[in-house]
This record gives sequence, structure tokens and C-alpha cells, in this order.
Amino acid sequence: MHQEPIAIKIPSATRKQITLAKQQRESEQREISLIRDIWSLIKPDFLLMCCIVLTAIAAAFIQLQTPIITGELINVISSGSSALLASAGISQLNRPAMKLFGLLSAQGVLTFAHISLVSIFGENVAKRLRAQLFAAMVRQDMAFFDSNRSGELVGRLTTDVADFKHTFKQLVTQGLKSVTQTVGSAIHLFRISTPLTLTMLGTMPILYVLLNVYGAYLRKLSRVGKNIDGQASGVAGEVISNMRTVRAFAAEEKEMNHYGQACDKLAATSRKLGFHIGMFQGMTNVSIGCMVLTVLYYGGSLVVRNELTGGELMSYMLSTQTAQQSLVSLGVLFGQTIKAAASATRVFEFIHLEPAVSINGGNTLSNVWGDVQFQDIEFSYPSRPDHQVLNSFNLHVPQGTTVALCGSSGSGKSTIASLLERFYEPASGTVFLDGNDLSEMDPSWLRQQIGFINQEPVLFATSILENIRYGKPDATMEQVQQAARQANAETFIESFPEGYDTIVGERGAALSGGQKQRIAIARAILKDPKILILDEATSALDSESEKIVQDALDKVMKNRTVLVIAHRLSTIRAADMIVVMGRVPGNIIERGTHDELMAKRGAYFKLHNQLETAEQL
Ligand SMILES: Nc1ncnc2c1ncn2[C@@H]1O[C@H](COP(=O)(O)OP(=O)(O)OP(=O)(O)O)[C@@H](O)[C@H]1O
Repeated sequence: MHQEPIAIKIPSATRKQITLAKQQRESEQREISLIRDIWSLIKPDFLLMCCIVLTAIAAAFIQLQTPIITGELINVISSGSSALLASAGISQLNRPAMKLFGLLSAQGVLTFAHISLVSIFGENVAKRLRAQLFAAMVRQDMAFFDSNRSGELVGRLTTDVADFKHTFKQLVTQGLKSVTQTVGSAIHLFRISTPLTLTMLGTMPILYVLLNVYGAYLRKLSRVGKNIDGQASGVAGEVISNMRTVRAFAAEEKEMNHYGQACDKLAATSRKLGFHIGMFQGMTNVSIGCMVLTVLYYGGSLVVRNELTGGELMSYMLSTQTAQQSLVSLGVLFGQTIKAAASATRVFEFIHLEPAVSINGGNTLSNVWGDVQFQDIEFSYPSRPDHQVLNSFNLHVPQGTTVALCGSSGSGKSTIASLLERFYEPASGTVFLDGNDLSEMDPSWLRQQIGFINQEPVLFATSILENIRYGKPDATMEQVQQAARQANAETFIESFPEGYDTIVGERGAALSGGQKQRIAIARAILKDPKILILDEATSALDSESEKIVQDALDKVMKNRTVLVIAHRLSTIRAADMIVVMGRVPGNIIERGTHDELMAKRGAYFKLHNQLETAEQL
């Protein structure tokens, strides 16, 4: 018998409680996983960390002894002055003075050892964290890079890791020392005089409130300042990396004003912060002074009543100072730790992010023919899921043929190339290579079989040789030269005084567009790919460079499966089949050979309309 599911109505207050409990559980899990992550990060340096803990505790312990011995010294001095003529007076000073000297020296050595060890430890941890984070970033899907700005990613590698390292180092140095000193001083203070300590503790709440309330406000101001600082750096970074565009639009003045405004805002916030830090410091000094005065006043009365010696009062004052300093630094550290935990959470969030398509793993083929087939592909980009780019897309590119995709901007031509490279996965449908499902193949291996040349080749700021070798790092010099020859690049490379060792500048800025493109072609063909994707490879060039590059491409297209994404007819003419594309629905408007399309009047006009340089028809 069919039974209707029973709907249980949960009152909204209970729902709220459930949500809160869930949020709390999630936050607890986050904390636990953060602790686990930090532990795995520091585990390789566990021994080093033990040494750091030992040196910190030993240094703090010695510092606690200093007021006691100073007190002894003062007692000897004051008792010596009353019996000034006693010959033993000066020699009595020697023992506590030597003890104090020994303590100070030991503290110096321990401080040195501690700081050096912490520095090694901090750098090791930061190195591991950076490497893990960078490795996690480079293995992410392309969708990840669509939704995260490169500046922000670099920021995580630099600022977030630096924040984490700094606070972590502070925690193991200052934190350990402060805790030991606070506990030790408190014991010492109670031992010298319990009433005096209780009186002093009575004044503490004022200082505590001051430190916390004002401290929180200062931290907020500092956070705002940091954001504005980041924005100002963003403005400067964008202008510097796009200097050619800025210059071409004569926008220097505008950008100077833009940056100037950002700096004005930053200066105003920093001034405000400076003012409040001054106020904070002043108020803290007055409060601490009042506290000291209270101790001195009440302590002095105890000395007058012979309930305390002068040396003990001195020792008490010094211990109070140590305890105060430790408490203040613990307060500051607490704030920093919250900030660093946020940075660390962000960093580990990326480290744990699993890409939908991992960079390797899967099937490989011992022999690739290069037969490509797209079957019933549906696709939209993960960053824009509501915008369908491909709808029931079907295309067969037989082995060794050239298929040209042309059509209006945004019709999905480059997307098809990205799916073939497995930069993205189709929502449904299958891409086949030699009859094998691409989604079961090793992505790295697959990309080795594909040469990709686009409109704006990206070169790295290193030598021509290194750039060509990027496609195959173990290629011999002869192979590199042969690839350069095929790409019509050899003559211009050899005309440079440094030849293959010529540095190409950032993004290849020291080369012409045609030269960059030919190096990109050499780089692509060095892999000897079975499949070639040419995404408007010549459209950014003038007609003379275009001819040289096209000659090079004609050579490398032979005997390969080629997918040409084109606006220009010169490339399309070489195609065995032309596919005229339009936007969803129905991506493909027409398909056929050049002559077939020309023969169909309607198709001719569709093609004509889709080509940006239609005058060449
Ligand atoms: N990384 C991306 N994230 C989100 N949407 C994207 C992304 N890349 C492209 N698109 C969108 O997908 C659609 C198809 O883009 P695609 O680049 O494939 O078109 P195209 O035909 O190659 O265009 P063009 O000829 O202008 O290069 C466009 O609407 C575009 O805005």
C-alpha cells in the first residue's frame, strides 16, 4: 500500500536552535581541522620546536630570578650603608652581584639561541606552507582561476603566509615567555606580600577594560588601514602591469590622481590610527603609573611599619613590571592570533580544495591517431551556470583533417577548444579521442598530445631557448632548432646577438607580435602533437607577419588533426570543413566545405555575416 510521507513541522525557534548548533559544530570542526593542519605543518620540525620551548621557559625562568637577586643586592646595599665602616660591607656585595651577572649572561645566551631557533623554525614552516599552497593552486581547475583574481591568489601566497609566520613566531617566542613570566611573577608577588598583591589586583580591572576596549578599536582601525593599503597597492600594481595601455591612452595624469587619492585615504586612516595609538599609549602609561604609585604608597607604608624590607619592595616593583609587560604582550598576541587564524584558515581552505579534474591520473593511449568527436555536448561555465554556451553540440573532426570554426563572437568557439583540452568538463555529452571517452583519460597526457596556439601567445620572462623548451623540457638543442626552423623563427632568432639565449622580457615584451607567435608555434610543435588548435593564431598580426606565420602554420598543419578558430578567410580556405557557429540555441548554423558553402547562396551570406574580415571573400 502506498503511504504518503509524513511531513513533520518544526517550530521556528527549534529550527533556529538546530541551525545554531550546526553552525557551532561546523566552527568546532573547522578549529579541529585547523589544529590538525598546523600540527602536520610543524611535525617535521618537532625536535626543533622542543628546543624552542625549552629555551623560552629557561629564559623566562631566569628573568624571574633577576628581581629576586636585585632585591638581595639592594638589601645588602641598604644594610651596608647603615654600617658604613664595616670592612666586610663591599665584599658582601660580590655574591649577589656575581649571581646577577651570571643570570644576565645566561639570559643573553638563551635569548640568542631562542631567537635563532625560532627564525629557522618559522622559515621552515612558511616554506612548507607556501609550497603546499602553490601546489594546491596550480592543480586547480580553470574554473577556480575564473572566480579568483590572480592578485588575490598571490596575496594569499605572500601576505597571508607572512601573517601566519609572523604570529606563529611571536606565539612561540613571546607567548611562551609571557605565560611563564606571568605565572612565575604572580607566585613571587604573593610570596613577598599577599596584602600588597591583593591591593594591586584591585586596580587591574581598570587597566584590563582599557586594554581590551581601546585595543579592539585600535585593531579595527588597523584592519581598515590594511584594506585601504591593499586597495592602493592594487591600483599601483594594475597601472604598472598595464603600462603600455596607460601610456597609449596618455592616462598617466589620471592614474597619478587615482593613486594619489588612494594614498590620501591611506594617510588619513594611518594618521587617525597614529593619534589613537598615542592616546592609548598615554592612557596606558598613566594607568600603569597610578598602579605603580599605589604599590609604592602602600608598599612604602609596609616598609615604614617594618613589615617589608626596602629590597623586597624593590624586588616587588620589578616583578610587577615583568607581570605587566607579560600581560600586555599576551593581550596583543591574542588579537594577532585571531587574525593569523583567519589567514591560516583561508590558506588551508585552498590547500584542501580538490579540483574536479585532477591534473593527472587516467588512461593513456600507446598510439594516438587524432580522431576527435564531440557528441551531444551541453555546457555552461561553472562561474556562470545559468548562461548556456553549448547546446546539443555535435562535431566530428576526422584524423588528419582541418576543421574551421567561424562565427559570431561569443558563440562558443574557444569553449570547444577548452573542452578538448579538458580545461572544463561538459555538463552532459561526451568528447571522444580515437573513440575513447576523454573524461577517462589522463589530462596531463592528453594535453601533451595537443598543441595550442592562440591570438596572444604568453611567453615567460626568460630566454627564447627556455620558452621553446617549455613544451618539452628534455628536448635537445637540435630538436629546438628544428622546431624553430619549422616555425619560420630560426632566421630572426639567429640575427639576435645572444641568439637562443636572448631574454624575451616580461610576457615577451621585447619581441614583435609575429616573433612571439612564431616562438609559440615552435614551442607547440616541439611536443609533436597529433592535434593542433589554432585559436585566431594570426589575427593580431599585420599582413606581412601574418603571411610569415601562416606559412609556418601551413607547414605544421600537415598530417595533423587541426581545429582552427577563425575570423579570417585565409585560414578558413585551408580547411577541409567549415562550421559556421551561432549562439545557443542551435550552435551550428551551417557546415560544409568552402566551395559547398559558397555554392549555397544563403550559407554564403551567413558565412559572410559571421566573418569579421568579410571583405576578403
Ligand atoms: N571563463 C569563462 N567564464 C564564464 N563565461 C565564459 C568564460 N569564457 C567564455 N565565457 C562565455 O562563454 C561564451 C562563449 O565564449 P567563447 O570564448 O567560447 O566564444 P568565442 O566564440 O570563442 O568568442 P570570440 O570569437 O569573441 O573569441 C561567451 O558568452 C562568453 O562570455
